[in-house]
Amino acid sequence: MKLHTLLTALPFVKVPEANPEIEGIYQDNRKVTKGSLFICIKGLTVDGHKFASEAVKKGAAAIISEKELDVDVPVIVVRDTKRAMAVLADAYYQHPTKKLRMVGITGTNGKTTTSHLIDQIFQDAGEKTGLIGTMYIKIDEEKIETKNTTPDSLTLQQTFGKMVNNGVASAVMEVSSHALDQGRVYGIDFDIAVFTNLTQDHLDYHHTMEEYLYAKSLLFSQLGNTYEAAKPRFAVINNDDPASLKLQKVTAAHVLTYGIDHESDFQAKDIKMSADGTVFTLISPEGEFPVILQLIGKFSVYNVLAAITAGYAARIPLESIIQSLESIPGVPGRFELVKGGQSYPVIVDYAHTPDSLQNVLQTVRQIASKRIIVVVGCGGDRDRTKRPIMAQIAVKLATDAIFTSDNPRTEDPMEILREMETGVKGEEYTVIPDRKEAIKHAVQMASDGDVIIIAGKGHETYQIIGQTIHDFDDRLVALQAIKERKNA
Ligand SMILES: CC(=O)N[C@H]1[C@@H](OP(=O)(O)OP(=O)(O)OC[C@H]2O[C@@H](n3ccc(=O)[nH]c3=O)[C@H](O)[C@@H]2O)O[C@H](CO)[C@@H](O)[C@@H]1O[C@H](C)C(=O)N[C@@H](C)C(=O)N[C@H](CCC(=O)O)C(=O)O
Ligand SMILES: Nc1ncnc2c1ncn2[C@@H]1O[C@H](COP(=O)(O)OP(=O)(O)OP(=O)(O)O)[C@@H](O)[C@H]1O
Ligand SMILES: N[C@H](CCC[C@H](N)C(=O)O)C(=O)O
Ligand SMILES: [Mg+2]
Repeated sequence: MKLHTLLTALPFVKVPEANPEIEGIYQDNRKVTKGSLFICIKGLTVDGHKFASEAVKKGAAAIISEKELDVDVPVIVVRDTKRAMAVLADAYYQHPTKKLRMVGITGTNGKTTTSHLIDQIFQDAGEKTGLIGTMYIKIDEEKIETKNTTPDSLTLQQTFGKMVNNGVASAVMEVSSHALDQGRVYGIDFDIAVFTNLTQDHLDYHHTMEEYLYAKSLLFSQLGNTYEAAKPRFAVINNDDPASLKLQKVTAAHVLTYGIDHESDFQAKDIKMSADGTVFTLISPEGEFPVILQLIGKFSVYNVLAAITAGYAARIPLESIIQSLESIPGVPGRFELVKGGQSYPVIVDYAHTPDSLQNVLQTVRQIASKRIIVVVGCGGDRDRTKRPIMAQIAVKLATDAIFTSDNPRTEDPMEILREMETGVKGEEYTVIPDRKEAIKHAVQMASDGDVIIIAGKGHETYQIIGQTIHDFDDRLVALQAIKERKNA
C-alpha cells in the first residue's frame, strides 16, 4: 500500500512529498524489514522514539512519531502514536473487523470462560470462528501462542486480516483493561461488547477502582450506535454488578442485560447446584427454558447468561444456544478436575483475584461434605493490595489454607508471602513457598471426601521466577503427587 493511501486514515497530518510503497508496519525496531513503516511508541519502560534511527538503518521507509526526528526518511508527526498505530493497522489490513462479527468481552473475571462459551455457540451454528485471549489466539483450527490476553493493535489487526482470509465469520476476544487503557483495541469495529463484572484487581496499574472502571467503560463508549441497520451493535451487561448503570450510560448501542438477582432481559431463576453440574430456568424475551449445565457454580451461571445474551444479540436461535452450552464440559484450568483415580477431588482453578477466589471457594463449600484444602499464592509484579485479602478469603472459606508461590516474577517470593500473611494475623495456615511441595503436602494430607483446590494458575504450563520461565503445570504436579501417594 502506498504511504499516501495509508495516511488518508489519519486526518489533518502533514503528508510528505515522498510516497514509498509500505511493505509492513512495525513498532519494534528489531522486527523492522525493508520498506516498512516504523511507529515510535512511548512505552511504560522505554520510549520507542529512541529506536527510530535503528529502524531506518534496517530499511524503514517512513516513521510515525510524536516529534520531529533527524532521520533520512519521511517523518509523519501525530499527537498520539498509539492511536495512530491502531488506525493505520486497521487501514493497512483493509478494515478486517468490518468484515467479521466482532465480540469483545471485558470484566475482571470470566472473560476467558465466556469467550470460549460464545465461540462454541458460533461454531455449533456452523461458523468458522476466531478467538483471542489469555490462553491463545485461534484462527479456525490453528492455535498461536500469545504473550498478552489482548495483544497490541498491530498484532490484532494482522490477526483479524488472517481470520478474514481464512473465511472466519465471527471473532470473539477478551479485552483487558490494560488494552483499553493503552488503545490496543482502538480502531476495532465491535458488534457486541460484553461486561462480566468489576471487582478488585490491577490496582498497581489503574490505582483506583474508578480508573479501572473508566478503562473498562471504553469498550462500551467505542461501540458504535445501534441504529446502523446493517450492523446493529449491542452492549451485553451484567445487571447484578454495581457498575452496570454506568456502563449502560456510556454506550450508544442497544443494551441487553442479564442477571440472577435483578430483573434482566435474560435472567436465571431456580438455580440448583450439585457436584455434577448446575440446573436453572432461563427467563428470556422468548419465554422460559430449562438449562442443564455440566459447569459448576453461580459464577458459571453468570458466564452462561452472558454467552446466551451475546448469542441472542447475534441472532442465533435460543434453543441452539442452550444446546451448545449444555454440551460444554468446561474450559481448561477453570474448575478443572484432576483425574488420578483418587478418593478426594482435586480441582485446579485460575482464581487469582479476591472475588474469583471467594466464588470458587463458596462453590466448593456448596458441594463438599468434608474438609476443603486450598493451595494459593499471589503473582509478583502485580497488584500487591490483593494479597492480604486473598489470604483472608482462603483462611475464612477453606478448612486448611496452604500459602505458596504463584508466579513470583521479579519479586522475592518470601516477601509476597509475608504480604499475604499480614491479612491473617492470629489465624491458622501453613506456608510452603515451593509450589510443588505445597501441592504435594495438600495431596498427602487429604482423606476420602476432602476437596483440594489449587488456585491461581489454572491452564498455565509455566512458573515465572525472576526472569526465568520454568515448566510447571498444577494439573501434572497434582497428578504426580497423587501417583506418588498411591505408590508409597
Ligand atoms: C505493563 C504493560 O501493559 N506493558 C505492555 C506494553 O509494554 P511497554 O509499555 O512496557 O512497552 P516498552 O517495552 O516500554 O516499549 C515501548 C515501545 O518501544 C519498542 N521497542 C522496545 C525495545 C526495543 O529494543 N525496541 C523497540 O522498538 C516497543 O516495541 C514498543 O513499541 O505494551 C506491550 C505491547 O502492547 C505489551 O506487551 C506490554 O505488556 C506486558 C508484557 C504485560 O505484562 N502486560 C500485562 C500487565 C497486561 O497487559 N495484562 C493484560 C491482562 C490482564 C488481565 O486480564 O488480568 C493483557 O492484556 O495481557
Ligand atoms: N463470572 C465470574 N465471576 C467471578 N469469578 C469468576 C467468573 N468466571 C470465572 N471466575 C473465576 O475467575 C477465574 C478466572 O476466570 P477466567 O479465566 O474466565 O477470567 P478472565 O477474566 O479471563 O481472567 P484474566 O483477567 O486473567 O484473563 C476462574 O478460574 C474462576 O475462579
Ligand atoms: N492476566 C493476569 C493473570 C494472572 C495469573 C496469575 N497466575 C499471576 O501470575 O498473577 C495478569 O497478568 O495479571
Ligand atoms: Mg482471561
